[in-house]
Amino acid sequence: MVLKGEELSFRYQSGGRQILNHVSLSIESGEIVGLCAPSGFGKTTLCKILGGYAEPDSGTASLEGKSIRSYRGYCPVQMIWQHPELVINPRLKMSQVLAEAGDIDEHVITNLGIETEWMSRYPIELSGGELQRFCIARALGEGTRFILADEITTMLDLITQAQIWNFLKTESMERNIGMLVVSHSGELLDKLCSRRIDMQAFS
Ligand SMILES: Nc1ncnc2c1ncn2[C@@H]1O[C@H](COP(=O)(O)OP(=O)(O)OP(=O)(O)O)[C@@H](O)[C@H]1O
Repeated sequence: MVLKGEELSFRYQSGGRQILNHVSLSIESGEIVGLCAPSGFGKTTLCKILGGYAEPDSGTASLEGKSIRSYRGYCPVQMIWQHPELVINPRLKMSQVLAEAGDIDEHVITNLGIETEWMSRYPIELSGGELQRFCIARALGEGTRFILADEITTMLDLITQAQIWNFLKTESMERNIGMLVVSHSGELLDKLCSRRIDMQAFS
């Protein structure tokens, strides 16, 4: 499978500058690709378009030729956001947050270090790092084919970061999941990715 952005252009409606200008990229199944650029360059914006959360002004984001925004139900392209507290319903207990994503395999929960006791808590009763593990878990439903990981481990200590990336790398290999990894850490991208896209090359 190929996740493709073709000739993507985008400017936020509130005005300001052109964020993306005829940007094209593609990621194959099983590939782990780094995405880097200075702050404010449009990395999150590009992920939002590839994940179907935002519509480009022109150009297309597609999976195997099918527009990402035309998917209904579980989307095979899952985004994991930088700030987990902003994307989890505060009124749901963590067990319900996970249930929303359908069946999540038990090994995913175990390998992410999610403790059984956390399941009965509300999001406000967990740390940012603990919440992020749930966000990663719920992005790994059975139907996931691509992951867009937008600076997902910045709130975690180095040992936990290493555990999570080792797990995601193994999961990507075993399930042939393609990943776009956004990070300011060149070291992390070097370790994890087979290639890197620098958005500065698009400008
Ligand atoms: N909803 C919005 N409305 C208007 N402008 C926005 C909106 N979201 C982001 N921007 C602007 O778009 C630009 C690109 O933002 P984006 O979050 O994509 O950058 P980024 O490369 O991911 O940055 P960072 O590395 O700091 O996370 C920034 O200048 C930002 O201020």
